[in-house]
Amino acid sequence: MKTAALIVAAGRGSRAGGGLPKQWRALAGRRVADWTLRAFADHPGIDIVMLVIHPDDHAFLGDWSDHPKLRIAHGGATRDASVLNGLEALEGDGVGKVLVHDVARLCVGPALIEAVLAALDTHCGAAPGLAVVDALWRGEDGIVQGVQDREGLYRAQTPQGFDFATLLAAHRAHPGGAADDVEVARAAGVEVAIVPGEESNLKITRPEDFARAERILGGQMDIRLGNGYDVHRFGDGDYVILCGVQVPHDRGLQGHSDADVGMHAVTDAIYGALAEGDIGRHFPPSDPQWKGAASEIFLKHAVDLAASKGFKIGNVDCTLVCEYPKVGPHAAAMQAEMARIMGLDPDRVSVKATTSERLGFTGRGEGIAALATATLVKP
Ligand SMILES: Nc1ccn([C@@H]2O[C@H](COP(=O)(O)OP(=O)(O)OP(=O)(O)O)[C@@H](O)[C@H]2O)c(=O)n1
Ligand SMILES: C[C@](O)(CO)[C@H](O)COP(=O)(O)O
Repeated sequence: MKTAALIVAAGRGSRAGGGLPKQWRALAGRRVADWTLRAFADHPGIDIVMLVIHPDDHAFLGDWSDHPKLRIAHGGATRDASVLNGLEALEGDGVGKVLVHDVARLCVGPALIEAVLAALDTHCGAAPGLAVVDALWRGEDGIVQGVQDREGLYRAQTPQGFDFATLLAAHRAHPGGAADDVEVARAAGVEVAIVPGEESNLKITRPEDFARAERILGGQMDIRLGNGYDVHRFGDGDYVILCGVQVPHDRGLQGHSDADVGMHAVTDAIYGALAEGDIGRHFPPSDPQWKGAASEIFLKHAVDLAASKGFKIGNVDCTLVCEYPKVGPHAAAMQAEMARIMGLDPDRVSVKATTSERLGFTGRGEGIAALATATLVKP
């Protein structure tokens, strides 16, 4: 049986203000809905993401329309009507478990998704809650009227997980007006387990919540940028090695290693992003063991060093500067080879070239220069 995430996103976000419904507003570099959808679409335990939107909001979908896991349903006038529409759109799809989640809880992470899914192995319903720690008052007109015992009280969060058929039947039987799916399920007699919630799993409700979420998401990520530059002069030979690919040429490149100027620039960009110096620091040219070495060794070392510090390579971009040899016919092979060495998808690796309009040492054909940029991300 499949596991579906049902993301309710048909609300208008009236309390959040700002004109645009809150789910389509940008926050920490992406729209609120993009953060939430990614959390579920990227999770290996989720097979289908059912996004329930307002009928007026199709234009906001963008690239998500083509995502293989994504399905779309229209919402209703209330949250529970939107959930029911999403559940009915999933009927007949072989869904065993469903996680219902507010699009406005964009800081949800994989650990919470996994905790709810794990609880569903032994329960028909499971949802995250945070025990109330503050004292509770009852108030009227700004005056405290009494206190409320906080013992046994929880703040409800999503994703709220259920056996699919059970939740669908519960929603069909419910008169409406429920705050959440736990209320709907309990009205149908379903026992719901409480999974520890997360303070960071806030729901954007009021304008000030955008800044709170931005702090949480911005603070979670360490993004680094590095650059690299290298030059090798031409000498005798009948080929050059550029970005791991042997390219026929009437000259060779001179160097202590295989003189792969492009790979050296990318390697230095990664070291630079880590503030770890350059190739010379890790592989001194004075050390004879690196004489004629394949530059793949250096690049792999930089990638492994990044991984050991918790970084993934976001992307690399390398520009080769030469009149000859012509790089264009080999660029795709270079891209593929660099991607293989770094363990990246090729669309995260760019290799391109330019001439220097016959100016300077590259223009006179005395050597090849390379520039590179790399981004590193620690999630
Ligand atoms: N008719 C509705 C109402 C709400 N929701 C969704 O239910 C979640 C929780 O609702 P809330 O935070 O109250 O969102 P809004 O209804 O958009 O906000 P407001 O009440 O301030 O207008 C949100 O993800 C919202 O998009 C929905 O899908 N359909
Ligand atoms: C489901 C919910 O997120 C649980 O806290 C919440 O009840 C939905 O939002 P609303 O602000 O109560 O409409």
